[in-house]
Amino acid sequence: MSQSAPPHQQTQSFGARLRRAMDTRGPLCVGIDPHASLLTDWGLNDDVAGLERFTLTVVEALADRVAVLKPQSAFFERFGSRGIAVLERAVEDGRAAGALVLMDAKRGDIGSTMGAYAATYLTPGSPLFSDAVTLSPYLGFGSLRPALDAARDGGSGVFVLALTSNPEGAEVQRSTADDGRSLAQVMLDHMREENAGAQPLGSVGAVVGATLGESGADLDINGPLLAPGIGAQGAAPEDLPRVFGRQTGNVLPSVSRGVLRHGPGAAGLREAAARFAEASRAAVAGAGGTATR
Ligand SMILES: O=c1ccn([C@@H]2O[C@H](COP(=O)(O)O)[C@@H](O)[C@H]2O)c(=O)[nH]1
Repeated sequence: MSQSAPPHQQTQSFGARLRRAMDTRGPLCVGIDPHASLLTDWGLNDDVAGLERFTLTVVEALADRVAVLKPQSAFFERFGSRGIAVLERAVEDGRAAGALVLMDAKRGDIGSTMGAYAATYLTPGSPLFSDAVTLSPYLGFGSLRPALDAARDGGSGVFVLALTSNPEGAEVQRSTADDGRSLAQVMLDHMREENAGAQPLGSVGAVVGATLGESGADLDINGPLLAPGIGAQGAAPEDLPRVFGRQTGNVLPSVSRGVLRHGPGAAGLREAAARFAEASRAAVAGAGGTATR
């Protein structure tokens, strides 16, 4: 007798769902970052109504075509509970229209508090339940255990900061551990262990900035590599092979302002996203296609 999955449970791992989404829709994550300046540029007020209009416009324009939407939680939190309500709607509508939703919240805390974050973002049935969430491992990778377990149990994923796109990140992430590895490499090695044996792709991803130039790190973690920094921060899809080398096929390039500045019309947003997706696909193909182990 076949058993059906319990309500809300994903039947496939996040890594498998992401692989399929990138292959069918193109390797692109579009960030939903409602900066006050963007609201103004779109002719909207910097208030909850403006936030809602901006967010729903992006979701309606893109959720049926891009692989991943990444709401940046900070821009919603600044409006308090009514901003969080808009965020909940973005997650629900985005997922319903077929996009995977990655919550960019960069949570990190002691393990017992991580349990609460896991309940918020990674436990099916929670109002902010997302396909994946960003996490900071710099309280120690082991402190992420409740989130790693919840992601595995719920069929969702996590993206763990390794080498971030901002220049300030290096003073922490490039510093060396007792055994000579960089802290970023220590974290990447933990991620590889978490993803061991996963097919076609693990569900524990790393955040590695597209702005870095040659990363100098071993990025072979058998998991997705979220690459922010394209567009407003100066990187381009053409830079990906130099940063990611043989792992370019597992890269999920991420663009926020580079797409959002083409609103408020749906056509402008769609054309910008399509251009980034096509350029990213070409960069992956030029680097040898999807990475396999
Ligand atoms: O290393 C990192 C990690 C996360 N981000 C986030 O991505 C977007 C980038 O927005 P752009 O407008 O495309 O610059 C933003 O939400 C950051 O918080 C990152 O930039 N770098």
